Amino acid sequence: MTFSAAVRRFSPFLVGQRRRLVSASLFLLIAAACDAVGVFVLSDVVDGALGADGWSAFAHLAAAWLLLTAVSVSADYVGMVLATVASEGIVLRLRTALFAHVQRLAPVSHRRRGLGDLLVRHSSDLEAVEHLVGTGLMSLAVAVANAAGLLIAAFLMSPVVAGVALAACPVLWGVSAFYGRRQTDTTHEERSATSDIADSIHAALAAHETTVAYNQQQREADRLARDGDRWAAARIGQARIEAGFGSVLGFAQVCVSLIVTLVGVWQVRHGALSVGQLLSLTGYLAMLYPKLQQVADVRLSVAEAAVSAHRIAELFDEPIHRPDRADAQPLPVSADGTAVVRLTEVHFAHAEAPVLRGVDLELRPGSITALTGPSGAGKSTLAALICALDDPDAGRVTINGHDLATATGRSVREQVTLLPQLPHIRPGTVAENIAYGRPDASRADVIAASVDAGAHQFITALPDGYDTVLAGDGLELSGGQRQRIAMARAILRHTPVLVLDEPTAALDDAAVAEILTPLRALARGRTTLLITHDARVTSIADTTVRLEDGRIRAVDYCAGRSRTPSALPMMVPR
Ligand SMILES: Nc1ncnc2c1ncn2[C@@H]1O[C@H](COP(=O)(O)OP(=O)(O)OP(=O)(O)O)[C@@H](O)[C@H]1O
Repeated sequence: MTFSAAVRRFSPFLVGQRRRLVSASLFLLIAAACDAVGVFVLSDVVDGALGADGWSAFAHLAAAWLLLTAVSVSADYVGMVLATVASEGIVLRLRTALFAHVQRLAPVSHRRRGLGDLLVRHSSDLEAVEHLVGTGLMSLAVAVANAAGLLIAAFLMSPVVAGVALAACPVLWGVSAFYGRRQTDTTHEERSATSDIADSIHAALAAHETTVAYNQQQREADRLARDGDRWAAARIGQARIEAGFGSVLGFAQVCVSLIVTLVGVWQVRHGALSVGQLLSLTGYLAMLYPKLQQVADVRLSVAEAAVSAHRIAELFDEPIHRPDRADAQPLPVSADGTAVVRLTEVHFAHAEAPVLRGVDLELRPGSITALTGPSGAGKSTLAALICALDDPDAGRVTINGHDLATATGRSVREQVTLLPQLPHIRPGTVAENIAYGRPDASRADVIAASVDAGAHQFITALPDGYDTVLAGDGLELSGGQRQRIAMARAILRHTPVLVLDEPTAALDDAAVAEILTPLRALARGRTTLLITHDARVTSIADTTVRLEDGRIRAVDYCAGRSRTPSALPMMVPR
């Protein structure tokens, strides 16, 4: 991505900070102007002190110089603070927008990129982009204006000496272009290695138990070391380029200073310049070169930041998953709070591989329908359609007759609760975890849901009860306990439709026995789809249907269930 393309793409994120950036630039320019005038005064200070009425002239000029310096450092302070506030504001805005977009991508696309890579893009890449379009650009403008001011002042003093100093500028620009191109390549490699390191650490630690159980710690360490080697090589490459560039600039500066001194001394000898002016000129040059170097350095940092800008733009360009249609409406809520879910001739393919090939199924309020079928039959895919996480390729999924494809995804999920296969525990207290789906729930609501989920007893036995802080994934709890916390979270949402995906998959007989009652409580009065392979849990279902070859193949109305006929689901098996 080129510099101008990056600026065009990301400049909207400067909104709200532009005024601050302009003010910061003005303050920094005031500081720079004071420095420039200060050097001018220096020439008079020296010439004054060497002149006839020596010390009184010196005192006045020295006071003026001190005043200028005080203004300069104050303006510099305000400018720097303003620039930092603006910079952090831009980073925050960019990160918020990027994260909001990433949250709307398909989960499979998160996994494909790797969570480590996403972390790096949300942190260092994002800061580099801010530098490119925000403070970096501002510093460039200030450095250019500053260098121009110094050059003008030097010209006023001695056009010949300033001309000599200026002659070096095109050379500097050419050298920085050469190093900038090389920097782009090494930065690509460095960014990609940084992402791989984060991914390796995440993958190894997320599956720590498996790593240890399979004795693969060394392999994980070797993988990280390989990524680390790549990163180190890329960083060394970058350091070589930066150091090489710095050395060339440093050498050039000494050469130009020597020539300038030669020309300056020659001018002093011929009376075209005073000693004070020569001192000031060398002072200007001492200030000018760091500024020119800063301008030239921007070529390098732009090259680096452009790589990051490309990586961020790549994420923003990824299409969001199941966007709401332009004419999407909120899904109406029925007066009695119940929901009839119906799938009619539903077809769905993942990456053009057909999974559902004409599913007909009706789920009625107050009934539990167990959905079984071989692994890979499409049970979770069907659940995703009911949660409006996907739309069918053909056919309709409706709730109380309203097509979910025409409803906003958010409003559908206000009426449907999914209890996923693996109960997800977030870092935070037990109460916060339970209230995750309804953050405004009172403590009494949380406790009531926990009682229904059969979780209250073990929670109150924890060191701090509901305020016990759980680490990410809740590994300090048993599988059954995690599952019951997830159930309490689902109960608390009070939605008319409930989709339970393999709620007993990882549980032993004792744990299954413990959660059957809470499961019944959870399903009470709701329209429930229970995806399971587990014969221990189908006993609580009113009906069991089997999904095979993309269709509902068999229906079994479970005997002995005390349901009214109207509560029983209707299927059209093929
Ligand atoms: N995001 C995806 N992209 C491509 N193919 C997918 C995706 N998700 C699922 N599939 C494929 O779709 C098919 C159905 O998957 P699904 O997870 O719905 O099956 P399932 O019946 O729930 O399986 P299990 O009982 O093992 O959980 C499988 O062949 C799976 O490989």
